[in-house]
Amino acid sequence: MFDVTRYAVAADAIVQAGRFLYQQGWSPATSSNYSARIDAEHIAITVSGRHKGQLGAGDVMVVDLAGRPVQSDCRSSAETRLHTVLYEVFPEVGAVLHTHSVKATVLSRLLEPGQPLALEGYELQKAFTGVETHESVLTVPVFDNTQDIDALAEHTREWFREHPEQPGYLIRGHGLYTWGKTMADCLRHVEAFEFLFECELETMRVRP
Ligand SMILES: CSC[C@@H](O)[C@@H](O)C(=O)COP(=O)(O)O
Ligand SMILES: [Zn+2]
Repeated sequence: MFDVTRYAVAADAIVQAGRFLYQQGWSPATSSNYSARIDAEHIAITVSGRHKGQLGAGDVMVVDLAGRPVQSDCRSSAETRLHTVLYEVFPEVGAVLHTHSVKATVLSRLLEPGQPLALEGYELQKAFTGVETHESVLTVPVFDNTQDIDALAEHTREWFREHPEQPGYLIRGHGLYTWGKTMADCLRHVEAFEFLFECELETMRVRP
């Protein structure tokens, strides 16, 4: 069982994140899903299909790390397994955000299949936890989109094992997944990615 107070804190962080991300235009039309860790075995996560700018207490539920609902008759996010695999692999992860911004969607479609996004030389790379210099290379893989979320979750699990330091990935034509120790870290990562995606797109525009 989970602690109700810890659940309430996690759910509130998700609701607040949804308001911010929707206002930024990064979670349109019921897209996106968000989660926050409650304890070693449980996370709070958005209910599937809910409007992310208008989340309330009834739009967040608890699942275990196998993605099974706990004390809820609701259906959790269709992409629940993409969240739980992160909490399984990284015990320090406290929050996961998935967004559907225009820039993430367009940029992921412009990269060649098999080509990751390599971010290098940007001071803002230091917004990511553990990055100390703009001289590092942040490699963001682009997974092909699929409706087989279990298969994609296993694919990401393999990738995390080989790249434990990277803070996010793109799904082609779909959006961004990023994570952090706290919801504040995770929101900072979304903002940093959005800034860097815009820089990459602008660079392609002026220097095709
Ligand atoms: C509104 S289409 C987007 C969905 O297919 C999905 O990618 C998504 O991000 C939201 O799914 P959800 O089941 O609400 O968590
Ligand atoms: Zn999505």
